[in-house]
Amino acid sequence: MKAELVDDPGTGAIPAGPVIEADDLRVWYAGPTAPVRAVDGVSFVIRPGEILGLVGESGCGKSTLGRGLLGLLPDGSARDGELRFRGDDMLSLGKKDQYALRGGSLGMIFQEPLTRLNPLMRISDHFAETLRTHEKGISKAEVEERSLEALRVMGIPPTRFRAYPHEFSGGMRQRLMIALALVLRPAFVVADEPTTALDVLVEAQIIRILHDLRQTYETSLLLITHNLGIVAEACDRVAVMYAGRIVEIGPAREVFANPRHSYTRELLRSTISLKTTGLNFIDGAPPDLSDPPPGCHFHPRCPDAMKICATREPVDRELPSGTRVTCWAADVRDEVVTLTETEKAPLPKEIDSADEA
Ligand SMILES: Nc1ncnc2c1ncn2[C@@H]1O[C@H](COP(=O)(O)OP(=O)(O)OP(=O)(O)O)[C@@H](O)[C@H]1O
Repeated sequence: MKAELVDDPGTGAIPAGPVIEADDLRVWYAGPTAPVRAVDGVSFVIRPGEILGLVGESGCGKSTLGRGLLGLLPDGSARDGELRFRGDDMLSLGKKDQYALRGGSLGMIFQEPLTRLNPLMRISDHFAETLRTHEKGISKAEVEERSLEALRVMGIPPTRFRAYPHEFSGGMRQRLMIALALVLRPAFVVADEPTTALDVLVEAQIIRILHDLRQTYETSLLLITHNLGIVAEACDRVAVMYAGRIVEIGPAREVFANPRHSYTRELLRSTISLKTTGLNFIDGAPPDLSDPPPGCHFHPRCPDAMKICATREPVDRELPSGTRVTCWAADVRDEVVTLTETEKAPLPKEIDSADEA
């Protein structure tokens, strides 16, 4: 079913509903023995102008999900399930149509700007090439006007328009990359660890810029990061990913103040902050995604694991706050399930004995 349409004199009719809708979306890579199920059935929406943070340990599938949403996956990978952009089915689009959407309506901000900028091209030429590729017939005057506007929003003075990439600091280069992604006024952008290579002050500046973007461009953003502080500061909602699945998703403040999934709680505990007195970490490591554990994928590492967690997948549950959680222990805590004594018996810790062996 198509989303409701509203008039937009500039770009034609655009849907008023979510920008991105993923329903049981799966992405897998061909592995040596079995497929690597990097995204294993995730469902969520991103609304216009919204910033959704995506967090989780390394190897949980965050980058794969971000790239999968844009159709930027390597050969040997595949997508399944449902994915709609402004109401249109993305998974049925051919490669050519996907390419046409990318850059124009969909954008990506990468971690390493220097590898994406051509050292022999002036910044003005990068903008001209980007705009002319996606907006055929755009005039020279408009190229300049749009480029300078994007630079202004990123806090880069117009006097630097004709400079070369190496003449900029790391933070400025990252802002240039963002400007290049936004000059096309995309409806949706994936930013994959956009500040990892930067120092903390520059990082704070970039996050502020990303946070303010929606006022200027109404762009929706999926912000992938290891830094939970960034999410707390810049994101409206947060999705917590573990072993290819979204285990908790909800308003960022609510999830941080009152984490429901045991994994979210442990992830927050293992974060270093000014208030941290001891260093916590989660025992073990995320599973091999070509052979994840049955039931809840987190059960071998979960301090709250019960017998049922090892055999039956927990079911998604939506709370009145809008948070969605998939966790047997949370269901028991909230008294929304009644388990038998056997089902709720604590699970013996296999991981500890394996570690000690
Ligand atoms: N091109 C690929 N071919 C095969 N497997 C891959 C490929 N890219 C990623 N993977 C596997 O998919 C899983 C998820 O990787 P992904 O990079 O999406 O995780 P991530 O959460 O973004 O990690 P990080 O935070 O370290 O970037 C991992 O097991 C990884 O080894």
